[in-house]
Amino acid sequence: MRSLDDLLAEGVSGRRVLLRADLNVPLDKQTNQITDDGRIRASLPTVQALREAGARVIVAAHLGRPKGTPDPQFSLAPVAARLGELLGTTVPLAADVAGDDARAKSAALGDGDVLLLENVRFEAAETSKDDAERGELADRFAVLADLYVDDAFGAVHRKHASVFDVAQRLPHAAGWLVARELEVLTRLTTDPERPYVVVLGGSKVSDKLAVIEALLPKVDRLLVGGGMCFTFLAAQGHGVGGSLLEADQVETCRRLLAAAGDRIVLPVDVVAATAFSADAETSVVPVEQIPDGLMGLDVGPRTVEVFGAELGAAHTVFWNGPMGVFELAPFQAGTRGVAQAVAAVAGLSVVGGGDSAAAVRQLGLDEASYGHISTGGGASLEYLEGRELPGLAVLTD
Ligand SMILES: Nc1ncnc2c1ncn2[C@@H]1O[C@H](COP(=O)(O)OP(=O)(O)O)[C@@H](O)[C@H]1O
Ligand SMILES: O=C(OP(=O)(O)O)[C@H](O)COP(=O)(O)O
Repeated sequence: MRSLDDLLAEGVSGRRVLLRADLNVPLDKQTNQITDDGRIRASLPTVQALREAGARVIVAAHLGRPKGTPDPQFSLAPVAARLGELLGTTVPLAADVAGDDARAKSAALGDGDVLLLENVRFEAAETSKDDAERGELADRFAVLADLYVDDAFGAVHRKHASVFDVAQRLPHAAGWLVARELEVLTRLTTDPERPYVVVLGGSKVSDKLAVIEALLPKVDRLLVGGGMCFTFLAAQGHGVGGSLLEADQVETCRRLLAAAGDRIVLPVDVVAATAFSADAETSVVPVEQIPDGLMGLDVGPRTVEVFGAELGAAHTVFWNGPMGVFELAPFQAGTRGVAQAVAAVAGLSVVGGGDSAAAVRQLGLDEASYGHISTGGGASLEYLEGRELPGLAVLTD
């Protein structure tokens, strides 16, 4: 895989570099303010290195999951402003992804300038399963630049136009963030010290259920909390009220539980509430008794003890996905408890995922007490699973 160092050694002065970054940061729904800029900060070293070498940097990124059409709620405008602040320069935002405005603004860049394209997922072709559709968008990306650098570690598991197809059209290299992430994750895949425990939570349930099957033979324990756990609890025959549930995956979970024996550890209690709200009335209920009208929005205190005991015995830990809706105070305790237990692990502990990393920072935990905080959740998991990641495979061609 060619590295950014190789590109820099060849010289990039005056050249237009399309840099795919993962700037998918959480936003406050009311104010549209960025609540954690960790992913923007993590992208800075590569952006700065390119600027200092005189490149004209065109950054492509996604934000959230818009439906393939422009939607102001998912605009990268707040990200352009924050990136500019952190770089100490103005970062203009193209009004489109790879259209007239993107072409005009990229042509106007001077050496060391930075441009941010609008959310690549405003183009339906970005995430299309159809190679020709993605290819047409990738052609338009390729027109904007001379070189392509992928530093969007959190998105390398996506076969998307700005991650995969464009790399086939331009001389390419991996950025420094991607290189650093791979360096650490390799330590988890090459003979991890045991017991090796993986903790999974969060809300991208169907994405991550697919990973569990391949991960199970590699780990000693898989602790499942967050929105992930309810499909498993339903598979055990429990009612889950209004909790997040992938009804069509219950059978898969039943099969996984049967195959895993005691290697999958599920919550024994949850914090349930009537609404997804900071002032909703909450109660702690055993998983056997989640009332119909309530939804589970955090794991309960007994679960934190159970998970804590497993983590206390572990020598290698990977954690992805908050244990509850940590953005709201009444549902923070589970994530805090697990974050503390992961921080205390004697061996290598890695936290991965945009929201998990944000939770560590927002809950005031010391980032230095973790071996590594990865910007990618799904990407790390698929890497640990041993799957080929399209965004990396294409860089090694
Ligand atoms: N029980 C739950 N019900 C609904 N959402 C949940 C639950 N537990 C956690 N979440 C949500 O999961 C989101 C993070 O999920 P995900 O994107 O999978 O994690 P990451 O970004 O770390 O990979 C958070 O916004 C959190 O509020
Ligand atoms: O937030 C991300 O992944 P993560 O939640 O697995 O860490 C990445 O930006 C990828 O986003 P996606 O899962 O919408 O493709």
